[in-house]
Amino acid sequence: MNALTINQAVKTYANGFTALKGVSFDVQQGEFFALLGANGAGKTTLISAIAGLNRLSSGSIQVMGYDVQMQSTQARMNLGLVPQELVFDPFFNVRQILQIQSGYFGIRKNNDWIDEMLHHLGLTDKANTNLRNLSGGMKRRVMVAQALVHRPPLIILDEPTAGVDVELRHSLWAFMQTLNQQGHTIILTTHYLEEAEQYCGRIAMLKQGKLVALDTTEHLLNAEQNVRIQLQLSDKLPENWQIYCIQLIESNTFIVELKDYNQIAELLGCLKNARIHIHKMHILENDLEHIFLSLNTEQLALI
Ligand SMILES: Nc1ncnc2c1ncn2[C@@H]1O[C@H](COP(=O)(O)OP(=O)(O)OP(=O)(O)O)[C@@H](O)[C@H]1O
Repeated sequence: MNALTINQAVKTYANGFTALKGVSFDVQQGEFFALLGANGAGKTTLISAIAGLNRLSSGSIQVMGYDVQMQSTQARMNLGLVPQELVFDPFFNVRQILQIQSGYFGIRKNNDWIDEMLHHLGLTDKANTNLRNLSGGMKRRVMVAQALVHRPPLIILDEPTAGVDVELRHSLWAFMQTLNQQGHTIILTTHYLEEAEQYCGRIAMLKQGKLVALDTTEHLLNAEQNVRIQLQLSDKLPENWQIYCIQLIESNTFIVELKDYNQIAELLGCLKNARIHIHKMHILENDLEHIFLSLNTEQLALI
């Protein structure tokens, strides 16, 4: 059984705008998975549909085998969602909020797990503090704990590290890794591509409501054959090489994109013949940001 199955998800809002145009993918149990996309790509729309907060126009979604529309209670019990925006109740302290949330899921004695979560999220000394007296970053930690009170097998974090300090980012990822090792499936959206690169085994990219890439992080990073080199020269690039220049950093410093590593020898030979001196040169590693940008600028489809 998959942790998540999305089958031809289409969502047209009341104003006629179609935010999801037939998205399908599965996430296996135990995966650490990233859903990426530029602003407006449809990530939040998809996550809301997974959580049963909005209804798809067509298609279906299952969480741990339960259909989010037909078996909404079971699907909800199996899902922990950390939403993007901060929503909090100013009348309770941290422990009370978590106890109330446990009650929604029918769990009466949850203090051991609550203490463990508070510890992992660096909130132990805030347990008795009222929510309204916590900083934004602290409130976000409470929201993470709230989403996890029922130890859901599938955990979805929508932009969990947006606007949070480095310390929380580290403790949050360490906690998510621990949960993942214990068998929880983790799906996240993030604008920090290096986080997806570092933690996620597989990545889906959405663009204007469509899936444009779905692969292991390793494959995505290796799929790109082009080689980017940053050069600082004593003069301008010879004319016949200027088509390879993709970015001008300053007058004689730029990035060229070559077809493969063998082309480097050709370039070096040409520079030598033209008596152009190389001050600095380094090969740029492929990273998700580069792939993400090329997917979002060109009509490059990997699948
Ligand atoms: N209630 C709504 N009615 C009409 N259009 C909407 C509604 N909610 C979202 N949209 C549109 O659907 C598209 C996808 O929005 P969505 O919030 O899912 O994107 P996103 O990928 O989560 O973006 P972000 O990274 O900015 O959160 C956007 O063009 C948005 O304007």
